[in-house]
Amino acid sequence: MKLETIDYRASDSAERFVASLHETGFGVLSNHPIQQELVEKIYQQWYAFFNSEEKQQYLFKPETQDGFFPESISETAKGHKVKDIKEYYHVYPWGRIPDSLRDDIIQYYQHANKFASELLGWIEQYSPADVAAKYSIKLSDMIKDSQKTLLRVLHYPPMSGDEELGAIRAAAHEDINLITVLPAANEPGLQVKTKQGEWMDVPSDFGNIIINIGDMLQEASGGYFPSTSHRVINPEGTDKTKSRISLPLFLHPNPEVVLSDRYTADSYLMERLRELGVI
Ligand SMILES: O=C(O)CCC(=O)C(=O)O
Ligand SMILES: [Fe+2]
Repeated sequence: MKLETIDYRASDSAERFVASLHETGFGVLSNHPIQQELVEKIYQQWYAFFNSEEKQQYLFKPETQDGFFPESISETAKGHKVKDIKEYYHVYPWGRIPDSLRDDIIQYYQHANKFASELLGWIEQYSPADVAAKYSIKLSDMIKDSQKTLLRVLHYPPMSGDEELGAIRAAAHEDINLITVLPAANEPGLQVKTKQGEWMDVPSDFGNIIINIGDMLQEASGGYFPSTSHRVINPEGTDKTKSRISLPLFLHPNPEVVLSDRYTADSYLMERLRELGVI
């Protein structure tokens, strides 16, 4: 399996991008319209936030799931026993956001949502007819004005040396949502599992944007688009002292959207969150 970086501006970018999603569950784009300066500014601002005590004032609310999730309660991926080595903040436009961080992160949320709509248009356009026939409505309409779409700001702290045995930054998992839009992080570590079961580095040149299929699009496409396992491995050598910041946007359909004969977006999400023990 190979993951090629596709130039967004190339004449055949849409077709090649969708082929990559079908074959690997991942697509990597360069020269895309997401402003890299904004992404870098957000990385810097939120790095400072995670290094401050202010974050403690924004502890997440279990009912609404917005706010700061400390390392001590960090996620345990499905099928794993050890917690991930990360802390994160869940940004929803309707949720709590520190005033000084609000404008930039909301601007990013809106841009990335618009970009995701365009990419869902590409996916729809290049889905084979029998697959496209399964979509209950246009893919881009599934996420339109959705209050469920989640922007997660992740901070993987430097390695302290006393991490729990077997713990890694993000254990192998699949995303639950429709698609995920992820600017390359400031440090490497993201890997995707190939069909042969080997781990492969995702080309994460700073400035690239990475898109991956989530379980909901796998369900809605009858498996044509695979929701591929991925993980974030621990740094080695001098990189151990470095933090890693990343910014995945999880595109979630409106709750009533029909995904398949079996599920709406809401029933699917509830089933998965119950499995994870989050609700
Ligand atoms: O940090 C990354 O690069 C990926 C994070 C991720 O896969 C997730 O939060 O679902
Ligand atoms: Fe993920």
